Amino acid sequence: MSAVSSRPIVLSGPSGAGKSTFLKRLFTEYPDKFGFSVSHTTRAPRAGERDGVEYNFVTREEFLAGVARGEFIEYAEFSGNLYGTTINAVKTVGDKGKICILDIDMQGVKLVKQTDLKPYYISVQPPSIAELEKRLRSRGTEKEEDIVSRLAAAQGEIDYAKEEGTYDEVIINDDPETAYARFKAFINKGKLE
Ligand SMILES: Nc1ncnc2c1ncn2[C@@H]1O[C@H](COP(=O)(O)OP(=O)(O)OP(=O)(O)O)[C@@H](O)[C@H]1O
Repeated sequence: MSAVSSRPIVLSGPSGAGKSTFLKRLFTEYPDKFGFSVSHTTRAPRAGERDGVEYNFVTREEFLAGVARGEFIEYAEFSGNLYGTTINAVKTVGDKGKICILDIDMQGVKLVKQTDLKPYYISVQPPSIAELEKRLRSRGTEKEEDIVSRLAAAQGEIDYAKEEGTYDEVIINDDPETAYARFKAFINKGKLE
């Protein structure tokens, strides 16, 4: 990683806490400052998809060899294809002068903590489980069973964020403007260091 690279930002917290809402605003406000890493996948490229741009397209053997070498921060299988994020893909964003944002769950956070990426860790938390349930339902993007499993996972994410030293900043997403302002203030502070 070059000396000018900026530290990545890990954004975590229960599903429905408001991470995507924050990121959408941030990317709109600062289109050139932040970036997402390019994931690896074993699925075939679709028409128009370029290797290294939309995804890094690799064979299953290559993917699993990378996993065995400890190169992946996280990976998962969907519909028979593997998808994942490598440590190098995150470093590449930094090498291009952008701050890489990782939107990952607590399992991913624990894995990142074992790497040399040294990101800032931010957790977005709902004001309460009841409010989280309300938001997940009103978002209307998940089936009932998915809402139930997200709420079940939420308690673990909430408890993990309460552990000493897990996150550099924990933001309770109560009033959206206040919460987003805190999110931005933390990122700005980080950039000055
Ligand atoms: N402060 C807030 N007050 C009320 N509603 C909010 C607030 N912040 C976000 N929401 C709403 O809550 C819902 C969940 O937010 P969002 O999709 O950003 O969550 P998320 O953490 O990105 O979830 P996932 O990890 O599942 O992608 C959305 O419908 C969003 O508009």
